[in-house]
Amino acid sequence: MDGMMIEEDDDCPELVPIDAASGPAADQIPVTIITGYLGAGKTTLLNYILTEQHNKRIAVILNEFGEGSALEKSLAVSHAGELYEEWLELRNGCLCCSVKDNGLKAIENLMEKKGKFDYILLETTGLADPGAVASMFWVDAELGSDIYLDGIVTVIDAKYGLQQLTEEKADGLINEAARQIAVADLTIINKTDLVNEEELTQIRDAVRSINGLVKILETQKSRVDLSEVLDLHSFDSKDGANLAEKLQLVKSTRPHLDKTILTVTFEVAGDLPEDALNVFIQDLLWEKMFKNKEGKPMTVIRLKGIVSFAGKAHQMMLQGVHELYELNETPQLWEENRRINRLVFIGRNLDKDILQEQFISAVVQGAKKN
Ligand SMILES: Nc1nc2c(ncn2[C@@H]2O[C@H](COP(=O)(O)OP(=O)(O)OP(=O)(O)O)[C@@H](O)[C@H]2O)c(=O)[nH]1
Repeated sequence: MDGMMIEEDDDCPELVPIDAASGPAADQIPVTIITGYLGAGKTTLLNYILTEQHNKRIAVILNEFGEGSALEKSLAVSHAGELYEEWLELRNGCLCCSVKDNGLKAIENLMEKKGKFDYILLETTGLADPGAVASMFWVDAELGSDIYLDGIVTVIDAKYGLQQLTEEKADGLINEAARQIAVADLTIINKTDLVNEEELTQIRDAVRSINGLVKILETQKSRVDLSEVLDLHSFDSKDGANLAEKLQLVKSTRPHLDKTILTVTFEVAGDLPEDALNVFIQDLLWEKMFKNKEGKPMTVIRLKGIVSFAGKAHQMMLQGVHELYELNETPQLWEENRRINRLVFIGRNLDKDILQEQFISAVVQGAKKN
């Protein structure tokens, strides 16, 4: 079955199976989530985008948690004790709004201005779990037809990033800075002016050890080439061919600073039975059934893969954030006799050997038994 799988839960909003089309519909607007630890440079990045000339009509939703810039403050209008959202049109064609909550309401409100913008950037608070925000786009039936999630961008402080990543958390609690890197499609290591080459290498290695898939940019004052940040198509299968190539280059990582979050990848040749694959993923994501050598449950934050199903000429793309995942057909065809399934898991307490063994016995061999 193509489309989204989600754990049944009373708290869930109305669910719709996501269409298994290879890419978003032409009139859907991409949304990029901008996240990053407190003070990393998210607002600087968004202000830069809002004031640069780039011929793009971008709607930016600023999160006003934290100190906030002058621009942010000027936008937050208090109205009878409540904050009401006001969209401002800026000189370079951008729209801007400042919000207190997770921004979903602002997006709904923004949709009334459809036609005035082509892209949405949503900043989350420094302590938010961007995966949770991303998941909301996946399951919100109403928004799902208007917008699609293009990617998650995490801004990292070159100077304090390492310290933030190594902050000890009480047992069982996840390091937020590490989680934001784990879930990212792109990381921007910002404030490179404040570190030397050696420190920069350390933070780069730390990022890479958590997320073996993520692209890394390095900036001062969050000055990026917009084309490297927008239109990543991280969650749809439009770039299926790209993903297959990219996954080939990913390597499993070793525990580095945050000992609990890392990347595990492996490949298995041949066709996979779809049902067994679904059961395996659900056991992993929902039931947290697999444990590492210390008996700690493996928790996946991000999941990506290219898999092969019997009788399907096209490659299938597997995507997951936290407990949500989807399997979609890509436009990419398998070459004759060269069907290689590649899976990448980013998460906590992952043990490559155990995960691979479980995968082979449940999905590959399990199928042969039936
Ligand atoms: N030296 C230096 N300072 C920077 C750079 N980029 C941003 N800053 C400064 O760092 C501070 C924090 O930047 P913000 O963009 O507000 O960070 P943020 O991630 O939005 O912060 P919160 O909203 O509090 O989560 C500001 O004073 C910026 O001027 C940089 O590349 N180098």
